Amino acid sequence: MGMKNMKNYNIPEIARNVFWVGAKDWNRRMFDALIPLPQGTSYNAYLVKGEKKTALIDTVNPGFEEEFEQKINLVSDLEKLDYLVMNHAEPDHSSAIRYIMDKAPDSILVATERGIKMAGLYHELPEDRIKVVAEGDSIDLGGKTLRFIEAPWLHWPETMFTYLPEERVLFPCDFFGAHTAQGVYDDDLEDLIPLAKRYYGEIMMPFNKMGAKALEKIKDLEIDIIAPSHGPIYKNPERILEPYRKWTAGKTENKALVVYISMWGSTKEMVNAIAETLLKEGVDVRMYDLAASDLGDVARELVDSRAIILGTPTVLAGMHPLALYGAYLVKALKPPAKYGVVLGSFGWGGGALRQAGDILTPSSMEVVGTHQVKGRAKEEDLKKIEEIGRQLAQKMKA
Ligand SMILES: Cc1cc2nc3c(=O)[nH]c(=O)nc-3n(C[C@H](O)[C@H](O)[C@H](O)COP(=O)(O)O)c2cc1C
Repeated sequence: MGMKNMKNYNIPEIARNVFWVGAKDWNRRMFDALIPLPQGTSYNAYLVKGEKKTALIDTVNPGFEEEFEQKINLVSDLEKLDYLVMNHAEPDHSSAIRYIMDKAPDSILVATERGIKMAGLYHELPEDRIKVVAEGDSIDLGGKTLRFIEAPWLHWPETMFTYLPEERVLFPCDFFGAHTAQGVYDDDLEDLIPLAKRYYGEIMMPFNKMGAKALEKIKDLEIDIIAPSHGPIYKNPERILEPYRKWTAGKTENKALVVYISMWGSTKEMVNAIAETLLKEGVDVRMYDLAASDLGDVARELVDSRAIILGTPTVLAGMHPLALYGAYLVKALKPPAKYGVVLGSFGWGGGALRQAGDILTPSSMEVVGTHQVKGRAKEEDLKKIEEIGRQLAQKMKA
């Protein structure tokens, strides 16, 4: 096999003859050049050994190919691999396709038509070694069957799930994922669901409806294990299915998310005034200064906040650039929030509120109130903001 320096690796057998052969990226701190990763991430790939054939489900991020190869060889023989199933074409799961298929000369790439097209944009695929599968197709490995479930737009157009009925394992790729390198199984992490929620907000929330469809499709499957492509493996599937049902349905809590920027404290005073009012009215408030916050936390709160309050001063006749960034992200992530409020301070001509309005409309959010002040808020301004806060709290309760 020409194996050099065979290392010692933990390769958990997650079900009978099903092995996790992925990689842990303990210290990665950024994903997609956008999303902070407080706990790193993992690229999960799985080897399924049937009595006759062996299949690999997904691959790993660039830089982990050798480790991946060694892990496969510790439990099997890569050279004799029969199938490489690609659930998703994003490079963190598909970039090692060529590497693997070069080492496994008889292996066949298994993906949907859309998957092949998408992967072809990024990788040179061996054209004569491709098997296109569609909804309901399956591959028999001998005592183990891989059944394919098309689950598009989670979060790229080509995504699919693979199901192994004999062991009742679902391989949903990014769906049900969480960015963390910590833990192997869901029981290992007490903070797993908040991490999964953060991931959901960042990656899946814009596709809520497709997520709900996918849940509907798998609702009658018998599932003992959910083995996603990032983060721990669920031995307790209900632990993630239950929140996913709520998140995909866009079910919100009596919770207001306040995101703001303030250079000299005037806007901060305004958002504090509404936050205190909302708290008094029994609304749960989550407050983030965009200059000092992790966007993943904001994304997590967006998943089930009923209201969003944006605070921004005017800078050069528009919003503060960080508030602009925040507002753009809020719009792009399509959170289920029903109500919005915009507050801000300006020094002379203003412009931030107008720009916030342009960015946030059209959106499904009802703007309950806006208020801007020249300089610092006066007593009457604070009264007005409290009034907006009370109105908002009333609407949120209804
Ligand atoms: C770099 C910079 C650019 C600004 N540009 C504008 C502007 O174009 N129009 C305006 O009305 N005020 C402008 N201002 C004034 C601020 O909007 C004003 O000081 C406001 O009260 C700041 O609110 P804050 O205390 O929440 O940061 C600018 C201030 C700074 C520091």
